[in-house]
Amino acid sequence: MGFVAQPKIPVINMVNMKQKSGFGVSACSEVRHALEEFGCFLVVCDGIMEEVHKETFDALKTLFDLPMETKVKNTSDKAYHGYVGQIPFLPLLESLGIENATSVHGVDSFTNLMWPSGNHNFCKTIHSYAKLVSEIEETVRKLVFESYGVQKYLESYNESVTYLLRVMKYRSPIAKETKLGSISHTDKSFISILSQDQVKGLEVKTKDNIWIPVEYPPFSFLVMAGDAFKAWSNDRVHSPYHQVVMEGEECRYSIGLFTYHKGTITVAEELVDDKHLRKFKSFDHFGYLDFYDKDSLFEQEYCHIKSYCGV
Ligand SMILES: O=C(O)CCC(=O)C(=O)O
Ligand SMILES: [Fe+2]
Repeated sequence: MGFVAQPKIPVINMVNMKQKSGFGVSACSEVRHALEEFGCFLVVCDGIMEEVHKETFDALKTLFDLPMETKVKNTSDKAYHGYVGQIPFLPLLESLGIENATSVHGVDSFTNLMWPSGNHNFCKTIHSYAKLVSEIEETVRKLVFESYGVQKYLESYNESVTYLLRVMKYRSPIAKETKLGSISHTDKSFISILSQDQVKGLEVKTKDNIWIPVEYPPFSFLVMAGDAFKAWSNDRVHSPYHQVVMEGEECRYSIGLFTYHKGTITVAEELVDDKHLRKFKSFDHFGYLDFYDKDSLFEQEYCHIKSYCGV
């Protein structure tokens, strides 16, 4: 009888990514391979993140402690950009969205809505976090675009990118309640960068349909490809299903920095050829988010991006 090794999410060091070459293996191909095979990887950062990470999760706790009538003021004209909570089939989840989180103005407007008399510390902490994490996003995206030989699209990417910071709290289940903190889904973003405090719960599904728990090394982030990245790459990059399952008695806090693009995303021409026929038409990114919102959310593990803009 043999043992089948449990697949593991690749771990990549940020220092190697910045230098573009690890020990023998080029960081470009390491990152690209992880995104094509797993749709995600863990990135380990240096000590600078330690303090920011701790302060950010402390700040989140004060945010979720605000009264419900304050939190529901977090609204948006875009789906999944505002307060989400009290969903009957997902009773454990509560979440808020901070739009344009890499700009001081974006975080300021959110802070003033939650604390009309101001909360400088919250604003400063969340903005620093968003800026630091957006640097990871920038590095990853550069490496992947370079690996595909399509650096020329980086500029138009930068012009249309927007950053949404979503913060999540999952309480522990009581009695016979569901343990599911978040249903199995793929992200609708281009790139998502997730992190958590010490309580686990996130699981990612491999291409072979095996659920693997995400074991974050200290001060690491999970970089994940969303459906928009999958479509742009003409189905090379994988956007994995993932879910949150709550065990134990502690609340779980997590944060995601999600990139969305204003306007149309077009499949990179260079990634379409005789061997890789075009699989997706050009599509409006926020249009896709609306489509998903109106499409059947309850139909699990159904490829929304294919039904929105598949060829
Ligand atoms: O809480 C997490 O770790 C994951 C959240 C998530 O998947 C999402 O917000 O899309
Ligand atoms: Fe997600």
